[in-house]
Amino acid sequence: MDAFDLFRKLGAGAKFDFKRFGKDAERFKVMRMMSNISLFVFSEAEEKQDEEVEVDAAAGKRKRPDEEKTAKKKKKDTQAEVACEETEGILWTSSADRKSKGLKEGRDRDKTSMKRLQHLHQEKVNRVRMQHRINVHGCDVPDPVCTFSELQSEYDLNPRVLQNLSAAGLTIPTPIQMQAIPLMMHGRELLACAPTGSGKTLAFCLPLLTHLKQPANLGIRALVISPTRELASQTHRELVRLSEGVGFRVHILDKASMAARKHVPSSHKKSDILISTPNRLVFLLKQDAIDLSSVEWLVVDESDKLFEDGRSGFREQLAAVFQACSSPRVRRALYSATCAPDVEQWCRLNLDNLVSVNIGHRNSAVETVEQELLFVGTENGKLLAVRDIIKKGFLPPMLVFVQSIDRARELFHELVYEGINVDIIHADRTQQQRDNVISSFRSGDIWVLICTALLARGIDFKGVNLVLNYDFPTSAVEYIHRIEQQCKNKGGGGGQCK
Ligand SMILES: Nc1ncnc2c1ncn2[C@@H]1O[C@H](COP(=O)(O)OP(=O)(O)OP(=O)(O)O)[C@@H](O)[C@H]1O
Repeated sequence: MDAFDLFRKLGAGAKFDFKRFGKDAERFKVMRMMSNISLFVFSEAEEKQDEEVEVDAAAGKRKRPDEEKTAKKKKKDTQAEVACEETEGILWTSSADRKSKGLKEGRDRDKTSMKRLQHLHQEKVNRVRMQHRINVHGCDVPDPVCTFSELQSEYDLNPRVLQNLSAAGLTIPTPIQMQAIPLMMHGRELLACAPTGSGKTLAFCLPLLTHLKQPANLGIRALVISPTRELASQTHRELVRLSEGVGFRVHILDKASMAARKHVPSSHKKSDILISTPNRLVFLLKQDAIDLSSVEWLVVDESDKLFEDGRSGFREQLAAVFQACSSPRVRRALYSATCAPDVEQWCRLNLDNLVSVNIGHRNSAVETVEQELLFVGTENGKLLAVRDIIKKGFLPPMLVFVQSIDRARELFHELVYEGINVDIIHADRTQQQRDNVISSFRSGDIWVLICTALLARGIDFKGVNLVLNYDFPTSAVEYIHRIEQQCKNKGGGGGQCK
């Protein structure tokens, strides 16, 4: 083995910079070994290219500069490949080759670390969703947010709205807010199901306020449909509270406002956000007294209620509203406490690139509600059990649910002599009476409120301590709606008389 062989063996795999160490390469005969190959390939490619240029020139055409560039790049790549090919001996590389190989390796390394980072990030997002029991279906779903301040940095939430949020004592988003807010901020159409009291109202109010940016005389740009007047006024209150100091015109369609608008139909131009029940809105639509063509966000709250069996009127009304929101830019979001299959199916058929978000198990009550079943034997036993609860002492306010208006009246007459402040609310009472009862219940003047299913949805009675199902609800879903009146208090319990 001569010195050269020894050098080749020892230097196997090493890269040799010919440009810098050309003389040494000559001395060790590296050049001879590699240059044959590389120079041959190089010169052949070069020759070929020169020929091509000549032919083109002869034909009176000149290659375009970008074609030339591509050809040159190809040539370089071929050169680099050959030069970097691994042999038994020393590798010959020029500094340009090393540079291009280094770049390629760098790009590969970047890609791998990028993939790893993406993987880690996805794991983190999945962990957050699992921890908060957020189930999402759909593609390209944005990450959940964990704080309200993220909304300001990532989605440009108005600082004043953020200030209003913290003034209201709201600092950490609830699970539905964590996922539904970023989705709406990205303009995604959405079906969101989360238990009553889980903060759905805020989950659509914040994106609406962010999307509208500032007040503008462009007509109604956001529309919220609520199944009951009570729920509509609750949403109205929330929006007014959140947008304080920003100047949005948030209006509700009630009797008074409708009467006022009869004389000034153009007043709708001065609304940014409108909240209404479907009835009232359709009434105005039929009279051509309202224009919804500028609506950019349409939110349907308690959508399952609007799609309920036997309520086909609501479906027709909703269809009319959907049609009236004719802007191509309109986005729709449906919120609900329970997941009704027909709502889901409707959304899949009618919404664009739908994402559905479910919090917790479908159609189950939130875990913060303590539930108890009382066996009372007979019908009379129910009344005895209620009297017993009252005698033992309970922490008001208490909601008592019954099957019908007659049953509500009967129970009211039984309890009115127990020395407690009791009242009833049902569909036969006038709107004025209902409003008075609700505000007295909210203020604590009424301790026990007997009601039919009318109120089982959507009304936010802060601080209800006990929900008594005097009569069985007609379905599991209705039961959930009833007891969740109480879970808004995040504690206490729900009783059931059997
Ligand atoms: N992030 C939050 N942190 C603390 N409290 C919150 C938060 N979001 C909402 N709340 C409060 O929780 C209560 C219930 O919220 P909300 O009425 O929006 O629930 P919901 O899911 O819309 O119920 P419903 O099914 O009746 O519409 C309200 O008093 C609201 O102020």
